[in-house]
Amino acid sequence: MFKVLVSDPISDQGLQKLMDAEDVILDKKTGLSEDELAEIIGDYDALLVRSQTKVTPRIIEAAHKLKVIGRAGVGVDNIDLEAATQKGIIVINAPDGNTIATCELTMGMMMALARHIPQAYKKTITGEWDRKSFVGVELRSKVLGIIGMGRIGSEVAKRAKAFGMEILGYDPFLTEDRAEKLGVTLATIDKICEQADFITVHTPLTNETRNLISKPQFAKMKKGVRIINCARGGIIDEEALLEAIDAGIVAGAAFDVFVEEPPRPDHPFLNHPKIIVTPHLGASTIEAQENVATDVAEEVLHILRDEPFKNAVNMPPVPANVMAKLQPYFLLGERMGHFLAQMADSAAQEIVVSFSGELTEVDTSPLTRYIVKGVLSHHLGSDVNIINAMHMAKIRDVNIIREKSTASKGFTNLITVTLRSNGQERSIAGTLLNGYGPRIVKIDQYPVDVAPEGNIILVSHNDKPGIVGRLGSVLGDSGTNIATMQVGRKVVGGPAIMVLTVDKPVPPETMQQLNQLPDIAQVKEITL
Ligand SMILES: NC(=O)C1=CN([C@@H]2O[C@H](COP(=O)(O)OP(=O)(O)OC[C@H]3O[C@@H](n4cnc5c(N)ncnc54)[C@H](O)[C@@H]3O)[C@@H](O)[C@H]2O)C=CC1
Ligand SMILES: O=C(O)CCC(=O)C(=O)O
Repeated sequence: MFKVLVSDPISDQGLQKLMDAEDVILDKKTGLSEDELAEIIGDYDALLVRSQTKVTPRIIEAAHKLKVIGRAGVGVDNIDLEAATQKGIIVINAPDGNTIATCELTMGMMMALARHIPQAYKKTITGEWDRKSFVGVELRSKVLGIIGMGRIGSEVAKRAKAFGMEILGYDPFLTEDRAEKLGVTLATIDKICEQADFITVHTPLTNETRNLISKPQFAKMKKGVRIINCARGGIIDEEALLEAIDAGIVAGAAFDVFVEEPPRPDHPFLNHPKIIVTPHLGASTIEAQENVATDVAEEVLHILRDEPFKNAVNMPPVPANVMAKLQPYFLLGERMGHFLAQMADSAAQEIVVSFSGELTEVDTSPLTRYIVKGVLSHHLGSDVNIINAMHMAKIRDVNIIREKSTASKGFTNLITVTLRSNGQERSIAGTLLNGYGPRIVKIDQYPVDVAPEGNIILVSHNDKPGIVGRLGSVLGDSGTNIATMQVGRKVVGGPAIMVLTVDKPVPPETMQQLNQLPDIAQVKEITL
């Protein structure tokens, strides 16, 4: 049974799949302090959060079983990604489900700012009929600067076009082509500051975007500009904004997000006549909450059940077409790594992974993770997974070399893995045979054909008559049944290998006996 903890309010309808799953026990415990969460997190396989729960290094440290943290939303700045990655915990988000909700709040903020709706409402309900103080501006023909043209920024651009606005967009990934399709003029932040009547930010909060709009940017802005932040507190410098309002540069601002949430009661934005505030409501629509909860619940189930998943934040994204090509090789890659680690006499210092045939057509780094995981898991067990495999290798000074090779040896695809340690070098090659599945086709320099599964005995010996018989009788005496056997050699009478598959693990004393047989250099048991 998998134990899943939901520690923030997340839509029940969205969580239905998890609640219905027979292999899941779902606990909802919201409003926990860090101490309380640290105390119970060790029992859980998955944690689902919105933005309130802060998943700190301390929580991650205490999360002994945790396999996945699911964020029902986009921003993952409440989760310590580095700590999660190092611990091998997958962090996923639900990037698409709240785009429209946040975009629509942004449009609402823009209109509220242009027409002073919240301020006018506040006065009108006191019984005062004040029309003079609330003369607004139209959006039509105004210049809107959008910083961050991802999902939300692009949707804002489409809607602002419908209002007759002229749009300037800045995003390091915004191409001329896409800008043209969206009806947006590519601009720098400086140009946006100089020309825009409204500026809205839609970037994540990163070291680069913290205080992206600060004193120097406000100093360049047009008098009367209006500022919107429905992205993250801290992208717009709060103090610099107040100064720009006082200096008469900024006519109004609308903030859904704050550096500290909730803001302290004496935060200068609260009750400021020119600042509209909402309590981080961007994603708070029924539709968005259902969308993000459904998306994240499905993904968490996939991860718990070891099924393919997407939207991992702490793994580089893999395009669907590349994933489709690589996925069938994951099991082969991991088993090859595990096979090789058991062949070697000591832990790996260098792993060279070489791909040939059709595998050279795609980026094989995701497959490399599986191979490295396979190698390292021999010594590190379940502490290593595809999320932290490269990190685990790095902190142990294991050098990973990935290369393409033109020598596919007649196979449509071929993976060769070489492991170097303490002056020893061992290698295997594997392929995926149509209709037969994964196969090891070469061990060191010897051609073989072995399915990488079950119990395998690898014998290095001298090619002499009688060896097979002696080995067979020791195994027979111990009640070990040989399922398949292959012998490989380069020259008659020279060094050779034997690969046997057996029906069950070989008792340790039998392994000892095998290793003492004449003309046998080494017998290793490989369990996959
Ligand atoms: N108020 C709320 O409730 C919500 C807030 N958000 C916030 O909105 C942000 C954007 O969400 P999406 O559009 O879905 O994300 P996205 O990932 O689709 O778009 C973000 C864009 O920002 C761009 N960017 C990154 N650094 C930049 C920089 N220095 N200058 C300009 N552009 C930069 C990226 O290239 C990307 O295109 C999220 O990161 C999240 O923090 C998201 C949903 C709800
Ligand atoms: O969960 C929420 O309501 C916050 C949404 C948000 O900020 C995000 O998805 O990045």
